[in-house]
Amino acid sequence: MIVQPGVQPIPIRGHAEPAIDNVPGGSGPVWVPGKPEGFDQIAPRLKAMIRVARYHGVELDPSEFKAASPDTIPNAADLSQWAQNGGMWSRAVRIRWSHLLRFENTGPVVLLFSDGGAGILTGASNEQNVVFLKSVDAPEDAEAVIIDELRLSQVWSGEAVLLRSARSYVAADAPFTIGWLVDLVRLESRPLRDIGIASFTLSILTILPPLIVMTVVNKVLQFSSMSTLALLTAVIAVVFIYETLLGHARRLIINVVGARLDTKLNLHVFSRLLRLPLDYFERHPAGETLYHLAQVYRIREFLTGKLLSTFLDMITLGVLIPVMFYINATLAWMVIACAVVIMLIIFAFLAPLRRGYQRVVDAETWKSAALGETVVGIKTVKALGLEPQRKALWDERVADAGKARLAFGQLANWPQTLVTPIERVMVIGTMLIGAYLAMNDPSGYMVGSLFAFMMIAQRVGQPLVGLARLVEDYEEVGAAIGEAASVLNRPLESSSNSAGLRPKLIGEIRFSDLTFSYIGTRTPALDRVSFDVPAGTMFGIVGRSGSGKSTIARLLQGINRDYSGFLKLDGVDLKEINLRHLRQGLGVVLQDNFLFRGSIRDNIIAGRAGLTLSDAMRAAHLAGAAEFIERMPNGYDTYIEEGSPNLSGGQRQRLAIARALIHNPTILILDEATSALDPESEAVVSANLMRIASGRTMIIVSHRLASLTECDQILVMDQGKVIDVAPHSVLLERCGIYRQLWFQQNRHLEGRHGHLAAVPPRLA
Ligand SMILES: Nc1ncnc2c1ncn2[C@@H]1O[C@H](COP(=O)(O)OP(=O)(O)OP(=O)(O)O)[C@@H](O)[C@H]1O
Repeated sequence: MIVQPGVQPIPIRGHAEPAIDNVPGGSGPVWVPGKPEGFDQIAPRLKAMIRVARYHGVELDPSEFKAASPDTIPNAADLSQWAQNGGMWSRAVRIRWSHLLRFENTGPVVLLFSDGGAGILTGASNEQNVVFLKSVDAPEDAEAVIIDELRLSQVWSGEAVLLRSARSYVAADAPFTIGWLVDLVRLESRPLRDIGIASFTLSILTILPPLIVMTVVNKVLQFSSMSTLALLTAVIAVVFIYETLLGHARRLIINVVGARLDTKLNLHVFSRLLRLPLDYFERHPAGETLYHLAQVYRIREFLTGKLLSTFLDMITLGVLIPVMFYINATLAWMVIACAVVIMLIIFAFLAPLRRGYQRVVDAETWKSAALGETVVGIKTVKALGLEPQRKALWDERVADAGKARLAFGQLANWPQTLVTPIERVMVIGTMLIGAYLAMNDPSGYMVGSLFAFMMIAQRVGQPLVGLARLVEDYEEVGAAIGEAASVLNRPLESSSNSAGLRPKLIGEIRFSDLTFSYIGTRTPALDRVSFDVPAGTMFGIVGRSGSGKSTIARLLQGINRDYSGFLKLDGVDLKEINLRHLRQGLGVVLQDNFLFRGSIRDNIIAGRAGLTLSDAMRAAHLAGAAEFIERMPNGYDTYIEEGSPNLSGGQRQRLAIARALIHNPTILILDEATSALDPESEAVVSANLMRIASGRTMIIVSHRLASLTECDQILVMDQGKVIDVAPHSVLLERCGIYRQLWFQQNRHLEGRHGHLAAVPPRLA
């Protein structure tokens, strides 16, 4: 932002007064996240945050603002937390004027005014003792106002929120690779540096005991010097204390770094998982996904375990190898030669081990998929008595995995077998040769050196072998990264917070000449489909099984966006609309809805910000769920288990409708929502449909025509094509398929003489 002194003053207050009512968690009217809202309706403090975040290239979503405190005005801590949740670095601070003057070129800062408003500090001039401030409502290209200390103190209490794109923020969209992981580790540079310093110091300290032993043998024993012995004892005691403390500190820091990496990986993995398109989950069994993701934790273990300790060992090697050469170069060369042979053996086995490990991974993935499928489909397994078949499948998968592991283990045993004698030669062999050299050493100092060398060689041998093994481990971890990446590096739904338009949704839908095929299918699921749904109407979709009804609902939700033709919402191309914004404006009830573990109230609110029990009650009432919830012993606090076994199908469905309604969606899609209900439950839901429909566009997909007769328009689909669009009575007259379906479903209504009873069952 360019600041130009000498500009016309403009008001610096955000229009706090009228907008505060809209603050989430505020005392004003309930703030409805899903409700289309324009920038104008957002509280000024949120606006200021959004504008500053935008400056840093991040789009903060106002519906994600959560007021942890009961304040009516968003406070600094909540605002800062909001920005952090949005992936930014942010701090809520209380600062003085003198500090403000330091923000000369640091990028904009949000200043919180005492009246609940906010301003954007765009710069400062130390020389002139002024700051430059912009109103939150000022146009993007407006110039800032020059403000002095006195004027600012009239509105500003000293609170500010600092924001910048997080340095410690690893790109959420970057592919999951070893490079990404290295970046993640590099962010911990400070603790890693501390670990490095501690390790270096420890390595230096480890030189001392061998040197002391050398001195004891060469000097103390040969010349019986008591004073030297006493001195050496004191030095050794001090060294041991240091070593113990440093070792403790090093382990502490490693632990902290490990926990931090773990947390970051967990957060990253889950957020990417949530952004995978539905397609992915439809095509991959849950067990497979879970198994692949579990590999992430092996990667973390490798990073903070083997990799880190090898890195630290390298420091030790860097210190100890020169000392080894200083004590005895011949023996040192022997140690190095052994280490090289060990490395060569390990390298020779790398390629076959990699292939073997891949077979293990494949077999384990299949095994996991079988397990997951059985757990998810356990009701069907039990109902159809499929236990023996599932068991047979499991046996087969376990046997495959066992065989693959066995083959891998046997192969991996070979390098181990070949390396072991060389490791021994490295330690014992050098000792024997050292002893031979000592016997032939006329100076007599060789004995002490040999002792010292042996002590050092033991410390050097392990890391050298470990270094070679690291390559072997890396192979395994490389495979693990590949597995995790096979899930995490799929193309994500383009729902990144920043992408797409956020138009105010009214509910007018237009399909024009839209053709769509699912991946891997030849015939299009929708074939040149065109129809209009005016805002605020009730629109039914019928058709035979597989005719494309649910596909229309999916496209409306933005689940699939690779169609040709146009799908417009209120005149805006759906592909251009920010996915999250779109889904906040939609309510969807499916045939089978998943209720999460938690109370009924939690299930209806579903974690949406700013909603309370009274909102949940209102939604439940509208969905016809209130009466059964109130009859339950704990009412809205009744606990629902995962999958809601303690509710009937009808009750579950009504809860799902309440959940879809609570955020007051502009468009409500009921995709076969009442199809599986018993007539009584269906009647309850149907009786409420008119009330539910008021003020919003309703799309009701159903193969039961009786539940659609009240619709303003009914779309008849067949084999992906639009057959007709008209109200029920017109369709009955002119649409053959519709009439045929109607007759099939309402045979029981036919009169004694074969005439169809004229009046269809009414909804409300
Ligand atoms: N995820 C998918 N992957 C591939 N093909 C699909 C997928 N979902 C649906 N299809 C195919 O697309 C066509 C339309 O399916 P859609 O589910 O929209 O029909 P429908 O009218 O809702 O059927 P039903 O009443 O049985 O639910 C069908 O031929 C179906 O096999």
